[in-house]
Amino acid sequence: MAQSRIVKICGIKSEDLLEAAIVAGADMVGFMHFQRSPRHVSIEDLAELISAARGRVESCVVLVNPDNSCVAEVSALGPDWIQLHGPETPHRVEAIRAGAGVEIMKALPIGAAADVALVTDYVGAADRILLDAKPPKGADRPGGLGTSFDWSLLETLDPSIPFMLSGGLTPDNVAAAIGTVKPLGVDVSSGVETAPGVKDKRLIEAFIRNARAAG
Ligand SMILES: O=C(O)c1ccccc1NCC(=O)[C@H](O)[C@H](O)COP(=O)(O)O
Repeated sequence: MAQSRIVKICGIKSEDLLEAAIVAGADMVGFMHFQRSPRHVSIEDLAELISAARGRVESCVVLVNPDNSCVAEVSALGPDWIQLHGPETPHRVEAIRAGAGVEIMKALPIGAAADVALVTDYVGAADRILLDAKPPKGADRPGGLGTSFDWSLLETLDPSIPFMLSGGLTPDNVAAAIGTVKPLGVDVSSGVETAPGVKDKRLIEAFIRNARAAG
């Protein structure tokens, strides 16, 4: 039987919203640990959230170019995944994966055909690839900006590479994204918020419902 599409709700900050995502049927939730993010959660809160998620939904801690001590501190909390959302090289991703003892998702920014060509370098270094919109020059963070990229760029991607799609997804466009790109899964943050960092239960429900309906 074909695996159903993975739906990840990223940037959850509270147990209340974690519960809402689980009840709505999320497969994966993301917790940001990056000071400049409006979704940043402290190590103490990460510990609570990861423990509340355990066995109910896969948890993923998003880090940006972390040093070894940060990786060790986060992996000790026992998330299912660490997502690397910075300029980590394939070699650095491999090193983090070898030391962390948890699965590694590598986010890669897509803005042009040349970015798509780089994806292959990360296959084998990470357990999963997440393709996100390339942030505009001067952006203060590398993700969670609510901007999408031209999905047709992915037509040149090796079709044997499984990947999750993110960047500007919303309840209104997720079905079209799935139909066009046919990703392994979809990931959303801004599209289920009413303001940066403020998640909305009804938008989470609508996103998951529409993603499931798209097949
Ligand atoms: O969400 C953030 O603030 C963030 C900051 C720095 C690095 C990554 C970040 N988010 C990671 C994600 O996985 C987001 O879900 C992904 O970038 C898509 O975001 P959006 O376009 O807002 O749906």
